[in-house]
Amino acid sequence: HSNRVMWFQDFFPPNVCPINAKANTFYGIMFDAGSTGTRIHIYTFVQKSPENLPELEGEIFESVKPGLSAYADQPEKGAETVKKLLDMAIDAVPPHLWKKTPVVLKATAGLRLLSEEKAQALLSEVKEVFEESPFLVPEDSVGIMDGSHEGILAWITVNFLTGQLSGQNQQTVGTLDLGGASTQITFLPRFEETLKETPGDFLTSFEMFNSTYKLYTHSYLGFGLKAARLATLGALNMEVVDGQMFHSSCLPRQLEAEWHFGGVKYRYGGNKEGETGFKPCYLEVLKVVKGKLHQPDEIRGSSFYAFSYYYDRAADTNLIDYEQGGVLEVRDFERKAKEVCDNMERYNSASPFLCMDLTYITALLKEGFGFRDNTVLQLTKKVNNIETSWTLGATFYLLQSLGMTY
Ligand SMILES: O=c1[nH]cnc2c1ncn2[C@@H]1O[C@H](COP(=O)(O)OP(=O)(O)O)[C@@H](O)[C@H]1O
Ligand SMILES: [Ca+2]
Repeated sequence: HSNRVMWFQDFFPPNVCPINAKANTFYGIMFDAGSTGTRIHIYTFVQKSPENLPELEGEIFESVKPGLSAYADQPEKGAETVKKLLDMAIDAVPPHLWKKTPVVLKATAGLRLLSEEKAQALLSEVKEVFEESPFLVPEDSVGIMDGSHEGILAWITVNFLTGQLSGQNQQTVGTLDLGGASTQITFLPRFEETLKETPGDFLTSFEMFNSTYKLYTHSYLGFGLKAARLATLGALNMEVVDGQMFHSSCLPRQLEAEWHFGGVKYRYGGNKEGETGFKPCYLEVLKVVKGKLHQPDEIRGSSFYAFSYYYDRAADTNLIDYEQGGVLEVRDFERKAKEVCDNMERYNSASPFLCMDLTYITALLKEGFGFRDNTVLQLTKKVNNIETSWTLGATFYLLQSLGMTY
């Protein structure tokens, strides 16, 4: 926060100090360079009194599609999309605070899947955009985030926003994030058994707000929703021959279309003669997840917060309200998958992948992580008007590392 000495502050208790409210407002800018889009989060904090932690006051959020990885061969153009978003911060942050406002961009699975060379080219163009801006550019301000950090930081965000990281009686909640290219599961194990049964690289200890937490977390690269579509089609990590067609029983029978992902063009379509519908689709999708993920026993009965594509697909099919979110059980995804897959003609106005997506989500939850049919999922996009994203957790760490508290 501001270190300016105010000669008059000794005359007033901090909370009635006349210009305090304004003087102790500060900002943090965090970019999420995801595989399907780039997002800017501009957080506002207010330090109401010197002895208390600053409070999160609000967030400005904007996003663009596609993500940086779509510009793998035009890095300047990719950086241009970042610059457009950064211009919003110029308007949002008062000029006298620009120099004290840190700006950081962390990329996730989209860039992890690119070649080192192409990823670095994109990142260094972005770094240039930052250097040319009036904001504070810390060391390591542009980079690819570690998958385990993605899960931990999202967990911190959700548990902070729901009030679980302050006060007594902490009842933390686990988090499920389903991105385009990767997916994360994170929770605080309650049983010694879980710690014993878990591979060491799935456990991370860290300190936050004066407590130590040992979390279970893992990021599965290639298990995001869009990567899973390719895997189901049998097209993931394949040398795609031009004009080659991929078929699936999860797609409308008559469908023939093209799809661009990660800079590659794919042709795909339904099973014109063979089977379509939930049953054959589930078997197809099962091959993608079965036996590929670690299944901690402990999670079977506990409830989880789920966001990103879990939220989007639940909202697309009216399982939850698009603005409010809602509470579901795992079996609700399965019920909806059956409904959509066995009536694909009726759903053909929506995405042709709706059946495949819902079936994948069902299989990922049940056969991948090992959740029960009645495991409760709390679908949330925002808590107190703040996006549930790893970016808030990352901003806490950033401010802490810069000595701006937290
Ligand atoms: O801050 C956010 N607000 C709302 N949705 C978000 C936010 N961040 C990510 N998402 C969601 O994340 C999903 C896309 O994942 P992303 O592009 O981040 O892939 P990745 O995590 O595999 O890199 C979409 O469902 C999108 O709605
Ligand atoms: Ca993401």
